[in-house]
Amino acid sequence: MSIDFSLLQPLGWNNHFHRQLTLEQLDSLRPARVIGVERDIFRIDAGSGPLTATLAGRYRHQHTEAVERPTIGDWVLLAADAPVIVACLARRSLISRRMAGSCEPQAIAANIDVLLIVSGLDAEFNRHRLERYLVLAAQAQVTPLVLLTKADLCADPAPTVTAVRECLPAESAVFAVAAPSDPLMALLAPWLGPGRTLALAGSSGVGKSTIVNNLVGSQQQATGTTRNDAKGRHTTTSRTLVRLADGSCIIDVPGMREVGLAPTEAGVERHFRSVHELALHCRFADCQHQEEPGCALRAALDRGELSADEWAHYCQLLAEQRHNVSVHERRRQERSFSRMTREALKTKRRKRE
Ligand SMILES: Nc1nc2c(ncn2[C@@H]2O[C@H](COP(=O)(O)OP(=O)(O)OP(=O)(O)O)[C@@H](O)[C@H]2O)c(=O)[nH]1
Ligand SMILES: [Zn+2]
Repeated sequence: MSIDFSLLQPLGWNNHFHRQLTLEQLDSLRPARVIGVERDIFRIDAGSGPLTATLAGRYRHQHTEAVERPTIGDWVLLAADAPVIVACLARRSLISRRMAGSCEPQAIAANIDVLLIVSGLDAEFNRHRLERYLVLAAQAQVTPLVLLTKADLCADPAPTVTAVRECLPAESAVFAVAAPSDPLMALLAPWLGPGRTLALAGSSGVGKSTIVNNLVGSQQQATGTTRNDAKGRHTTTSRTLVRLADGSCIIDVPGMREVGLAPTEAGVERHFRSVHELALHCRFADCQHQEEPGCALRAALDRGELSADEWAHYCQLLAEQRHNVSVHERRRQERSFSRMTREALKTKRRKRE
């Protein structure tokens, strides 16, 4: 079987994935990108348009953690003779968060280049929420961009734009736009291009589907009328990957009610890099930066070199991530212990028989 890789490149296929294929796999399996997920049903594209696929029972059995299951944007391998996913290729990047109601990591979108964080100028700017999204982007090591929608409904977007810019890393940018009408394709051109993938994230009703429609130039995604309370109606119910005319891919993630941080400290450390570097000088490695002796952050606060706001945000997000890491680690150990016990019992039984 020969694979036409020129059909896969516009979907984001590149050397990172190519290098992972063995000769045997090249001969017998077909790569495809996951372009939609609805529970256990996967929409995939192997270069010739959308298909529906399921996950092989063996894969399901071997990969029990939610984050190991294919997510939107993943590159998977299909069996030669049926639309069955038998493997998922190592990801270039992964946007993940803590699953609601647990400390398990949940994959949101894979193999992303840019996280487009969307926030509406019709609601009060929530710096804390933005910082959470920025931590998700830092964790995945993807460039964050902020689109402030509904500029047409806001008398003066400038103060919010300034407040957002203060939180952003240098390579990032913020724009205030009227999502239905502004020329977004031209605005985002520096971050778009063949094989690049952008994921949209933001609360329900902020205008993510409107942005996708604007970029696609058609009504591909249904948009709902927002409730008066600016809370949104969760019109988008599943995640979809849409291909743009210029060769980029864009993923619309349904509005997140909760942006829980995934169980790893890397995101907070990367996003608050300068604060983190200061914290490396604290006397205790597990310093909470509150009342401990020898705390470098408290000292910087006293000297006026660190703002109280930044210190508070850093401490809160770090404490949350450390908590998630420890709960997740405990669960993992419990699971591996019970697996070991089960295996031991099985072996004993087999011996007896
Ligand atoms: N005036 C104005 N309305 C907008 C703008 N952006 C979005 N809207 C409107 O806001 C409503 C919600 O927009 P959607 O694009 O459906 O929001 P969403 O973020 O996709 O929402 P979910 O699918 O629930 O996640 C729609 O009625 C849009 O027309 C904007 O910049 N200006
Ligand atoms: Zn400290």
